[in-house]
Amino acid sequence: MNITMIGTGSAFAKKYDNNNALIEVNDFRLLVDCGITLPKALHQQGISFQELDGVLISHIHGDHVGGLEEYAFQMMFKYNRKPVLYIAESLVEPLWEQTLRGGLTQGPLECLEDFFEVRPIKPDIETELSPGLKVKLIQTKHIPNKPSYSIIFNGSFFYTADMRFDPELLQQLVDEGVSTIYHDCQLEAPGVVHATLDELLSLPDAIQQKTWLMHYGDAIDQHAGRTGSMRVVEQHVTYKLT
Ligand SMILES: Nc1ccn([C@@H]2O[C@@H]3COP(=O)(O)O[C@H]3[C@H]2O)c(=O)n1
Ligand SMILES: [Zn+2]
Ligand SMILES: [Zn+2]
Repeated sequence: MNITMIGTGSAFAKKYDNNNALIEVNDFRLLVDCGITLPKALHQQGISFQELDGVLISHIHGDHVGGLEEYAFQMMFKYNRKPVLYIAESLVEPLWEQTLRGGLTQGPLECLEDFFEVRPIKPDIETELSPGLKVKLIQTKHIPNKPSYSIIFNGSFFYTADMRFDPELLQQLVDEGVSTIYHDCQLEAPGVVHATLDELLSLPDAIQQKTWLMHYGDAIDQHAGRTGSMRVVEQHVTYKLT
């Protein structure tokens, strides 16, 4: 499985694009989140929407779903095909009612299913998206009373998307076989809705060695050499995960 971050930036970063990923297994290409900057960033990577096999959404903040309107419209009017949307069951209605409805509705086109091939996912159950690519969504702590999901790929790769510091969960996942963690990282305290770098630096070294930082602010360079045993994911670089 290969992963390329189309962006590694926080919601407010300007040097880095929104923290969205491209996962490739065999010939299957899955976008993980589709934020405000994604359409341009994907284009700059030389990839068009029609080359994707689907998108998986973690939660409905703009840096994770703000590019979906363009994705839907391009697929409808340029490529004449509905994109596949993998999304936790609990997010289907809010994604439409609270985010996409205003821009996409026109004439007889009036529901999410008119624009996407919607594949609702049950959390906590491993679901095969394609041969060699299984995902398990787990609801994690981000914004109070708003569902947000982190993703375990193939039982071994944990991608937080956005979540607050939860060292017990990380330890449990490592005990269960997770060998690589991509974790969102807020450089300055207080984190409030994300883990801060200082919090992540308090993790046991064995977990830090498995952890890569993403979703960071523009000042990440100033923290070079100060991330303990954790490494920093670079956007546009393809990493091979086993
Ligand atoms: N209670 C909140 C809610 C949001 N935010 C900021 O807004 C951003 C929305 O995208 P995000 O990537 O979840 O990061 C959030 C915080 O920076 C925040 O700082 N505090
Ligand atoms: Zn975010
Ligand atoms: Zn968020």
